[in-house]
Amino acid sequence: MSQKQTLSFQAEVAQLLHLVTHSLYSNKDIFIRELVSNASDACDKLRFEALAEAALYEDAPNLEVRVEFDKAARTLTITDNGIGLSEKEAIENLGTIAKSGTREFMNRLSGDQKADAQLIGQFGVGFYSGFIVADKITVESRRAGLKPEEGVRWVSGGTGDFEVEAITREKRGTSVTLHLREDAADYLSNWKLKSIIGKYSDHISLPILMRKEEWKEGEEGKPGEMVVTDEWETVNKASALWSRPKKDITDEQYKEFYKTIAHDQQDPLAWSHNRVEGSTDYTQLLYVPAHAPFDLWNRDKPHGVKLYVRRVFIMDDAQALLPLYMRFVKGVVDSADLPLNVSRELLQESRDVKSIREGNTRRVLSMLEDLAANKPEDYAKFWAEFGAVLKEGLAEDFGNTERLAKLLRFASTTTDTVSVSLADYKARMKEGQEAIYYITAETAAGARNSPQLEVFRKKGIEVLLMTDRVDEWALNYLHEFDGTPMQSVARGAVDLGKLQDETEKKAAEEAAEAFKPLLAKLKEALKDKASDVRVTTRLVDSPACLVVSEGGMSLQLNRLLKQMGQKAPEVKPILEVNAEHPLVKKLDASPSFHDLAHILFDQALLAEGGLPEDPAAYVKRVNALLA
Ligand SMILES: Nc1ncnc2c1ncn2[C@@H]1O[C@H](COP(=O)(O)OP(=O)(O)OP(=O)(O)O)[C@@H](O)[C@H]1O
Repeated sequence: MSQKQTLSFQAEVAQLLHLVTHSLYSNKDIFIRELVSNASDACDKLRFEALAEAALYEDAPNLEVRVEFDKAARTLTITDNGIGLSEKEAIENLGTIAKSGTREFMNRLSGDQKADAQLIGQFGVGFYSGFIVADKITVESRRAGLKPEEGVRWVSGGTGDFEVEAITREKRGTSVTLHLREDAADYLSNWKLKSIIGKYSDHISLPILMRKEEWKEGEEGKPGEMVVTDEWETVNKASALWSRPKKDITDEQYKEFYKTIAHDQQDPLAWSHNRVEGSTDYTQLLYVPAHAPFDLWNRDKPHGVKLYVRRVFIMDDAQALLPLYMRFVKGVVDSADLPLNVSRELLQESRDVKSIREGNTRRVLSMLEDLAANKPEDYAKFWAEFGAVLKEGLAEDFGNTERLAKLLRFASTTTDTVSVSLADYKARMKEGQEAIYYITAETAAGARNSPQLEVFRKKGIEVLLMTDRVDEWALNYLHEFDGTPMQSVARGAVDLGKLQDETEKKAAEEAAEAFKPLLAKLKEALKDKASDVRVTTRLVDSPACLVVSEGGMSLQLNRLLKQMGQKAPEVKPILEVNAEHPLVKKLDASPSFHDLAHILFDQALLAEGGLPEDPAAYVKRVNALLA
């Protein structure tokens, strides 16, 4: 037998434990949901491994969870006969957090208990939630397939370290014993536990057993009381929620199920539960959460939609079951047709899976359409949390471009909120307006105050303001909406088409002609910076602005790529000058022509969100003029 060892928790676990014990009091009951859900996962894993190796069942093929307590010892024990843990697994799984992005998540914690408690809800505390009510936890386990002497006992007080030692354990599976704090003694009640399990774990497909209680009359005049017997009874419905008919499931039950699978404390915004029959038969239960998880931006390992085959849990692989841009969706898919031994590779190729994935995608889109049409406030919440992710769909899912385009929401020059749909915009278009105009910038203020908007403002034309990082990239894939082209105002020459009257057009042409010699001089002076210099009508108050050619890469995207350390081509923008501006008018005759030309260019770059290539030279030039 190996010696007892004392080991330290990984730093992140210690931090998490501190937080759990200090800020999750208000929602104590959740530890039952977390521990029962772990027990149920362990049984799911055993069932899955046993598909290939039936001997793992040993002599106990009926998977179950038992909950019991000992009033005198003040302990509560949750036992499962699932896959169990080896000593190594106990050390690894109960001493570290394997989730990717954990460190970044921990860095976001502020020390403010209330705010952190909210955040921790998004992270999911799992096993460690036991420490909300316990000042010591003992885990005894034996992994299925190992010998009885290869059991393990893990004990911790939930502070810096834990102990592990080898034990002999006849029964396969895991017992988690909580040594309850004094103020958590109210959990030592059959009635209380049953009602919590009913609320949190009714939908778990395994039976959860507790000891039966019976009324015993008091003897010799003493009052009667409930006493615990040796008999066990099943206290949950023990049928998988998604396999029940919709009409038998209450909203409350749907919400609780969501909280268990998503490890979220908040209710979801929407859900959809369907039995799909067609080329392949399956049940889908999909949820749209109300807030983004901490790892939403991690595109490597999306999870959240669990795949079952005829109630047997197979894997948590959202990627096969939904496109990446729907990685915020949580839920369950239960297929009637896939083979039980389906592998990850097979999943990627299976026609059934492809058809499930398409069905899920359509279902999520309809859920969102429904939310947008019938619960605009909830849709606004959804959009604020996940809008930027959904936009990735424009670049990834060409089959659904039209439906996605209708779901987009933007800020615009006429509203402060991110609430304008492309259909709203179209309905407000001016007579003679032929395009949906938009501008991309790094910040809302940068977009709103861009010189490029001046002529649009003057003419009262709405422009959509796009400030999500993904906009530049995603919008490349959206060329039109409902027959109207999308047009970036920072790209190509402005052609307001019918919105410009004849006199304006004529004045512009004349100015271009009259400015020809000046333009040539500017072009020469700025030949290293600008690919062209031309007169524009898009400016009203500003002397100059930068644009890129139609089809060229925008300056903002170019900067973004460079920030991300990616290769980006050198783009030379076009400098457009405002012939009506006093600065431009006196430029030609100025003795400081060269410096002014560079200032004009660098200021246009600043206004657009960029930085002069040589900031010191810029400052020097401006100072020379100010002096
Ligand atoms: N009853 C159990 N039987 C077997 N293994 C368990 C059991 N409880 C926990 N574990 C192991 O410990 C790991 C950590 O559990 P924990 O609840 O902290 O996180 P998780 O379940 O992986 O993540 P999350 O709770 O966010 O889904 C699990 O992944 C599992 O490997």
